[in-house]
Amino acid sequence: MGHRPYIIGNWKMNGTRNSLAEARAIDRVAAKWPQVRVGIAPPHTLIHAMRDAVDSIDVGGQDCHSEETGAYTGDISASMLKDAGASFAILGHSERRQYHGETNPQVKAKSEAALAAGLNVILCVGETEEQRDAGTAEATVTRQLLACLPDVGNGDEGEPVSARLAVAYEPIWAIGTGRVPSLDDINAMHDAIRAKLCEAFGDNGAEVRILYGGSVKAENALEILGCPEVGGALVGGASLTNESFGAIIIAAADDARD
Ligand SMILES: O=C[C@H](O)COP(=O)(O)O
Repeated sequence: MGHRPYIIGNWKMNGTRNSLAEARAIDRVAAKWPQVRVGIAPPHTLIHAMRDAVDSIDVGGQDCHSEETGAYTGDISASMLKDAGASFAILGHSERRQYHGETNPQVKAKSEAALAAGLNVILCVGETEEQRDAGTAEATVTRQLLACLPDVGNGDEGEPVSARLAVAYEPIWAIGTGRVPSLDDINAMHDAIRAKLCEAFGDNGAEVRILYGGSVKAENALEILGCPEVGGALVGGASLTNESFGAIIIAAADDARD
């Protein structure tokens, strides 16, 4: 994997058209630091306008349905995201699993639909605090990963799936809490994820980017991104303003220099 960290902001249910000014400011920072790849996943209502407003950052969705069309009130398909200007979709986020009851088979079907529609996929996995305390974090996360990985030919046509897939490791207890795992724990989990990706995809498993997410801030970004298997960050709260997200992008640019 080339050492170009990928920093993705997940705006969750935040942002109106006024927030496009913030996205433009973030875009200007991203343009200045091309050694960092930057993405933002705004609410669906802003995808189209954000795509028009920015040049140097990827725009993505926070979820998609596994079907292409149909009677699914309130849902959005992968091809609709693509049509609106998205290039990626965050799938299986723990908030979707927790508040919408998303299951591993559903996340897998969504991943396959997103790839088929031409989107890149950011597949989220993570353990609860209870699982971490019980010593079952790695087993939980790797089981979740294998159950959600898209089941598609690897390298049959065009780019291999491994080039269009990233895994985001987000310990649920670290999301929005200001708590982060130790660097040893981040390293161990990223190694375990890498091993499973290589089992699933053979040599191409080494190319799948693994992101860390959960209370990433400018202050801890550099040390987290310095972990050998950490290929970027999925950032929630700190991605909403240029002040905090721009600082993370600059920290990532520092990491890319090493
Ligand atoms: O998708 C992003 C994560 O849920 C992390 O959120 P956070 O940076 O606010 O902890």
